[in-house]
Amino acid sequence: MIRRFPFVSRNQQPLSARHPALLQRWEKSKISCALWAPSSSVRSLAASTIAGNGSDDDPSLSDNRQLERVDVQRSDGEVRWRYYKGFPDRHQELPTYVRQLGPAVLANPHINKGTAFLWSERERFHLRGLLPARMVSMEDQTDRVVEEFREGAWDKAARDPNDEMVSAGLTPDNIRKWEYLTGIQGQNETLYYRVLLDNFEEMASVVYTPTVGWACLNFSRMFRVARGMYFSSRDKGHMVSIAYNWPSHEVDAIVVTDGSRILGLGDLGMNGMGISIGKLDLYVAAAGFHPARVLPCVMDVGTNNDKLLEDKNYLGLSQRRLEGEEYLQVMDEFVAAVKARWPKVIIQFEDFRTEYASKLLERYRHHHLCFNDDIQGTAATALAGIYAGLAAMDKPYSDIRHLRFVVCGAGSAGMGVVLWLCKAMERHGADPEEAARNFWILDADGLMTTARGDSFDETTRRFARPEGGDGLNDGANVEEVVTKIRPEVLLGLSGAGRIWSPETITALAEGTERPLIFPMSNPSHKSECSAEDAAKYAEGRGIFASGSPFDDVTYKGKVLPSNQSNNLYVFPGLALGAKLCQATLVTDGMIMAASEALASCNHPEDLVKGRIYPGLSDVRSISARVAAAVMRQAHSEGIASHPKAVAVMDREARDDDDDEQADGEEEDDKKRTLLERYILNQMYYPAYTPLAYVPPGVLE
Ligand SMILES: NC(=O)C1=CN([C@@H]2O[C@H](COP(=O)(O)OP(=O)(O)OC[C@H]3O[C@@H](n4cnc5c(N)ncnc54)[C@H](O)[C@@H]3O)[C@@H](O)[C@H]2O)C=CC1
Ligand SMILES: CC(=O)C(=O)O
Ligand SMILES: [Mg+2]
Repeated sequence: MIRRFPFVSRNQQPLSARHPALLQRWEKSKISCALWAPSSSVRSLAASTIAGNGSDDDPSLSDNRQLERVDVQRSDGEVRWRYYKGFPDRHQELPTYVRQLGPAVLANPHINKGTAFLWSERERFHLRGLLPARMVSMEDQTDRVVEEFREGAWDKAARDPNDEMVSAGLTPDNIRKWEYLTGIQGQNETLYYRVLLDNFEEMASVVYTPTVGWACLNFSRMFRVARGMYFSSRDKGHMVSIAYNWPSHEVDAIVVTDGSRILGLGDLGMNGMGISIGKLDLYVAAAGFHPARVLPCVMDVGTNNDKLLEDKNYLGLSQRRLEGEEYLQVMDEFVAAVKARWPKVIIQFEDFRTEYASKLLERYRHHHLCFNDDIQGTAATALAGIYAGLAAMDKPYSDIRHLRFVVCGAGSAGMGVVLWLCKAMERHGADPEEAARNFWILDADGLMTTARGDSFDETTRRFARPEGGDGLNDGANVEEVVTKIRPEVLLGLSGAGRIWSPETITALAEGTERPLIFPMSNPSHKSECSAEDAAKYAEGRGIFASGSPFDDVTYKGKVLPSNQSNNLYVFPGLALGAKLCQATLVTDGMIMAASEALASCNHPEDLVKGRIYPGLSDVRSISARVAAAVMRQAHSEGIASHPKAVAVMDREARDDDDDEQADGEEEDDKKRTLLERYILNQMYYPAYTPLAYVPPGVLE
């Protein structure tokens, strides 16, 4: 039973003192009122009144507010009472004139309290889900502001030898740029997205990896304007109604993370919200989703990161992660809630730790429109890079079945890529056993062999190498494996940083003319090797593709391209294609189509130079190509249902798209298929629209 004492306010008088009758009524009715214990005199009066009325019961709280116990002294004994930590000294009653609800309250500077909104206020003003779960006091808020005022985040990072990203090379200037762009995004989304679209190649590394990694690490500290929705395990049983707190009736895409494995940075809990925001920025800029129709989400089920649990600025739930059935139930409720409100929404699962990533994907992919970016998006991207690498060597895609791969990392991303490459080999005629024999997979304990017995899960078992085979035992390190096997491809999805020594890269290059070197871990300092090292130790012969961007390298006077093998090439187009044709599911066929479409985006003259992923300056064309392939595949599988999109695809299939190309069209446009032009036309373009009638001619 919650006991909240009806003290009031403005003249610092307890209501009970002036209106004993009211107090009695309250006692009888058990009406809940806001507790206020603003000053010691009032607190002691409260205490005596409570005690006097025989109410010195320990007011146990059935809700989950973070309270701090306060001992209130009375002359004849001690009475315990509780009040909110940091509750303001001068109580301001909830302004009854407030008629706004939800985001309007957060956007109203007169009444906004941000993370200091009490649970009851969040409930009453429809704010649940719009703020991180942790309630902080105004004192904590002011401390954070003053800290930030005295020492800006990027300034501090620059000086902090313990800031892992800055010490690994992320420049404070990038952080400044991130803060600046985020500020614009909070004020004017049209401007923000125009700037991002027009300068995508330059700015992707700021709003996305690597800088977004830093933004996630510091998300709570930098928290200013709430974006997206914050579901937490505390919301169990209420998620559908909380979904209705979001102002938009139309949401096309959701990116959700539980923050358990953000890039290669580990468990960042609620701070993982930064990655959902960053990914959806790319949905808008790269694929033309409307910014008002995308929804970044975090599912806060706690964190196992001790540093965060001890951090007073951390805004997520200060508890260890939910596990097992309890966790799955919360995720089920989240999916059901967002699907109930937005039945056609596509859900992208992002940065879930391996333990749950595939489990969740299997749980939902057969019934809901969803995909896992780290498993499926990464796999499609890596395969496209391998195909393009073969093309760069003037070899057919079918040669993939003759390539040998050493892969560091057996998590959801690593195994997702391996399974996908196997699938591609099977498409080109290899049988599953033969395909699996092309892989040597290492995890944190080194080469995985049959010596590990039953410790493998279903997926990895078939890839365990025979113990002692090729002269390699279980646990062999990457250098030994590469030296013995001499593979054509070295892939890294370990998140372990620079684990490929010069000797490893040299051994790789000794075995093959053009080694494919793919250190795909993020952010930059988690990459298994740098572009410079790859160039130097492979003597400029390798084709390099990393997860986060590296500058091109000049080696002996020759410019070697540094490709970026990142799922950003796939997820925007994949989601766009699925949305535009209103597919019911995301199938393997659609993902394979995305891979092949991406590989086809390269120009032959770039391939020759070793540029195996297309430049990002015209990222929308890439997304349109990927989306078109995804739509055609969905249509061929009979799961595309949008009438207009289906009509365009049917028309395209009848091969009568010539008449669509008007004279004087851009040269680029002529090269596009009818469906690609249709897709580009559907994209949101960030430009100001008149908000009031302007008579013709007046504007000038
Ligand atoms: N480029 C891209 O588009 C993408 C990159 N990634 C990156 O892949 C990395 C891994 O992601 P997950 O699989 O989800 O993580 P995870 O933590 O589940 O898996 C990491 C795997 O690497 C292994 N590992 C750790 N240290 C190792 C070492 N020294 N040598 C060999 N293996 C080692 C672990 O045993 C585990 O199997 C992250 O850094 C992430 O940023 C993930 C998705 C997309
Ligand atoms: C790129 C990405 O999704 C990751 O590193 O997790
Ligand atoms: Mg990811």
